[in-house]
Amino acid sequence: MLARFRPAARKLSSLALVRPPSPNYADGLVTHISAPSSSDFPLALSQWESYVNVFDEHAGWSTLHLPPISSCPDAHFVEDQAVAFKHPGGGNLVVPCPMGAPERAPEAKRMHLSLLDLASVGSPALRSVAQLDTSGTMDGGDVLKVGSTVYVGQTLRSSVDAIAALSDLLSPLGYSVVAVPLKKALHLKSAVTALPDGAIVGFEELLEDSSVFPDFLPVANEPSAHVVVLDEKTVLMSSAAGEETTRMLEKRGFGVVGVDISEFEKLEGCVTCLSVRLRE
Ligand SMILES: NC(=O)NCCC[C@H](N)C(=O)O
Repeated sequence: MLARFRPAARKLSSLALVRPPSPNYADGLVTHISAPSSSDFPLALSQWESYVNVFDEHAGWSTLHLPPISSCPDAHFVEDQAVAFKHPGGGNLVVPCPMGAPERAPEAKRMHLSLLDLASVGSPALRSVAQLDTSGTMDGGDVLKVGSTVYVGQTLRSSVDAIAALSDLLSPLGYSVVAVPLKKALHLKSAVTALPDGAIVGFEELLEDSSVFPDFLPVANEPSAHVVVLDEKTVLMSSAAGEETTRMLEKRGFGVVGVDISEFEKLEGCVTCLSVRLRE
């Protein structure tokens, strides 16, 4: 069994794909920070469950739990394994990623199989699965969608070739792809994400040039640059973002649901990377 539906996942709703961490999660890759000096698997599991509960308890969302991959300590960072694009005809076109870290390549294969499995079962959220025609690499954490613009971090994980292939795949659907060169962050979405109103929240220290984003809102620390949009008025954020960011977003008219994901932040993860969102 490659993918197992919770009953709610069959309803017409947005679908979050999630995968639980494995006991060896602390062996995950780190690039821009040091390896964690301590870890706590029961805590990681309970933080992951709290994160998943946010979707399960938020109107309009279902979750689909993928099986853990015990040989891949980063496998719960599913965002890097596939990206979903709303199709103008309804549902999502989902693209499995040719991932940039060789250590994580088996995750991409498993995600691809799970997506095919999901397609064969039939889900209103999944219209089709399409592969990139490239010998390059791309991690989903580099792909930021803002309306019909798709910003893609050109990073150690995502190459010019793969970004061009994504552009070829998406242009017929009306998307335009913009490459964003980035050296100081693991992924583009480590540095910037988008609010429901289209403004880009970003931690400028990690960016080469924030002027690429037309409506840029600088924030005080890295976790404050990470939002997962739950609906037009609500975002999910790490509790590490802090009160100041919560107040700033509340003033803009958004509600903030905070989750503690400290065990994943130690491994260079953030709130976006723990799910793949197929939006209604
Ligand atoms: N999208 C993301 O921000 N993913 C985080 C991946 C962290 C993982 N330890 C990695 O280096 O690939």
